[in-house]
Amino acid sequence: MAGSAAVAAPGPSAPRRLNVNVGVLGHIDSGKTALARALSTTSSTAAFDRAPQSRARGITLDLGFSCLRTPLPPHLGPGPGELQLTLVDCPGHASLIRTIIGGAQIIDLMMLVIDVTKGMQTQSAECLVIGQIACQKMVVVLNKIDLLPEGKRQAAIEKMTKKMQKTLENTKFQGCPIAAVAAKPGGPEAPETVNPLGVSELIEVLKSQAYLPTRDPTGPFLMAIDHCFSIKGQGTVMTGTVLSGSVSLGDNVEIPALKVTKKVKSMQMFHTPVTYAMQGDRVGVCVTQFDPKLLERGLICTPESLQTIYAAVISLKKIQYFRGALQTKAKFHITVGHETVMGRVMFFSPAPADFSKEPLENAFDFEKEYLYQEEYLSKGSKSSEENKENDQTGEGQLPRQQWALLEFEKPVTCPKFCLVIGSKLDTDIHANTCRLAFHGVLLQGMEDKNYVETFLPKLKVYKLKHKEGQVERVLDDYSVIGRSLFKKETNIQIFVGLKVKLSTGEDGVIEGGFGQSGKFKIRIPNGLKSDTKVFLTVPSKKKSKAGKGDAAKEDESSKVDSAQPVTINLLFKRYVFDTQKKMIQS
Ligand SMILES: Nc1nc2c(ncn2[C@@H]2O[C@H](COP(=O)(O)OP(=O)(O)OP(=O)(O)O)[C@@H](O)[C@H]2O)c(=O)[nH]1
Ligand SMILES: [Mg+2]
Repeated sequence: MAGSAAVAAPGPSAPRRLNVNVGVLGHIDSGKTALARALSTTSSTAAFDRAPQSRARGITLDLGFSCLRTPLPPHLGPGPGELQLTLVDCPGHASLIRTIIGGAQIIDLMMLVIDVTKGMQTQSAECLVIGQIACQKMVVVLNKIDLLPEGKRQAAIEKMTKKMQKTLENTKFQGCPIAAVAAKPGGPEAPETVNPLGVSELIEVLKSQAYLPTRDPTGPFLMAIDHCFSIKGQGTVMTGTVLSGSVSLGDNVEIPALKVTKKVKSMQMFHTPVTYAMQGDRVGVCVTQFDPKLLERGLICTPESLQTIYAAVISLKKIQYFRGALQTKAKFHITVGHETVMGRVMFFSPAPADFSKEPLENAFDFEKEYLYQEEYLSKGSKSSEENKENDQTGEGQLPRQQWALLEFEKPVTCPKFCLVIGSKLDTDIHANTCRLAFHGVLLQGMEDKNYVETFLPKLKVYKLKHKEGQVERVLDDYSVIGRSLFKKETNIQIFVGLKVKLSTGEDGVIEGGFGQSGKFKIRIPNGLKSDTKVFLTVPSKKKSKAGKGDAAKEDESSKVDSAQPVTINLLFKRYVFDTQKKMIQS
């Protein structure tokens, strides 16, 4: 998360200046760009819908940056000062969700723009999900109130406000402010002179919601660049938000996407030269001999502080609005920090003994063992139902933390512990469904291309295997012959020495094959119980009695025989990444 409220390094008497990044998110055509335009008094270096394709299609294709300045509200500190709200206008089109996720990661306060005549729409819901993952605070803006008939306007706004409050009830934005505006009354054809409605009230709401997030200058420097241009005689300026750490004049910064490193020649905040900037600051960084055309958006950082990874272990949570199951081996679009790639997932949970352990934040314990899951465990997932059966408490308790191994189709460059979002972007965008499937934190990246050999064997994820067979007959007091545990072609030799348990309670050890048809001999070190022996010899008695024509007895004993054969249970663990596929019993 970015913390981008920024106090420009002031001189002793300089007024305090604070920057807060405000995201403008919502469904396509809800009026985000119109709203950003109405809100901003000063346009920043990046304009609205700059791309020619964007203007031609009337939709926003990229993040737009603009800003407005107002006096510093009292809750942000004493004395005269200035609050700069940097508006980050996100696109609304479903296909641009990657850009929206990137935008959301640099904002402090989110505006969710809703077309008041339509209410929540598919991408409004997706934006709400992204906001819950990446943003601290939100303001809902009901736009286009000019389209409501004047006599019924107030009632309609109140109705929609109630509806939105209900929608937000179970989110972290419960009770957030809801404002009603018309950013562009009359729509596209209306003359520019028509004044927007409710915008000055909205500015007051934004001011009241602005806050100073925690700012931490430690750790590597990372900055999200949103604009890059050259100034004659000076060099190339990259503007953006410092996401972590700090930067000083003369520092080397790396542009990882281009694999080049440049020295910081000068810096500016609020049009004022500075020598230092830290997490949360909005700053322009000037370097020399760098063609601005090479970088439009992207990251710059302390040299070699980012990792380029082929796979990762993340801790994750399912997004509750995602309808499908999260299955191991499925492919997702995976946004790692500011990049999106295709990747395959494998889910795993704590081993049963650790199920209710306290979640570990920002760390992964390679000493621990983990249980492989075919599917992320959630209420109603197939494996959680199975889990319920095995669970002594019978409650089908869900673990407090779950993880996934991600294997990317191509390597991604990202900071440590960055945000990860998995989505199914190939879903039909007209299907009214949430495409965002899970979110989490990157705990361990694998930078080695050969991670399958070098790294994965360290990951102790195991499958519990259960095989079941039947006792065919008793050999003597200390051994029985079993069947149906192995296929005929199985090499029983590799199972020799493994422990089994009979359904009658005895422990046994597999001693070896018996005959040619997959049968095998089990030694019972403590001997068979007398009950078991009786039980296992009933069928032969049955035969002799049947021979005497005792029909009633035959019936009874064959019932016993077919209802409860003595079963043999073989349980062992196998580590998913053990190349030798060893079977392990405790
Ligand atoms: N009547 C009316 N029309 C509006 C208002 N605000 C925006 N519009 C119109 O709605 C259409 C969409 O506005 P934009 O601001 O481009 O919407 P957007 O949310 O930025 O769209 P994308 O960025 O493509 O998702 C345009 O034709 C606007 O003129 C409003 O308050 N009233
Ligand atoms: Mg727009």
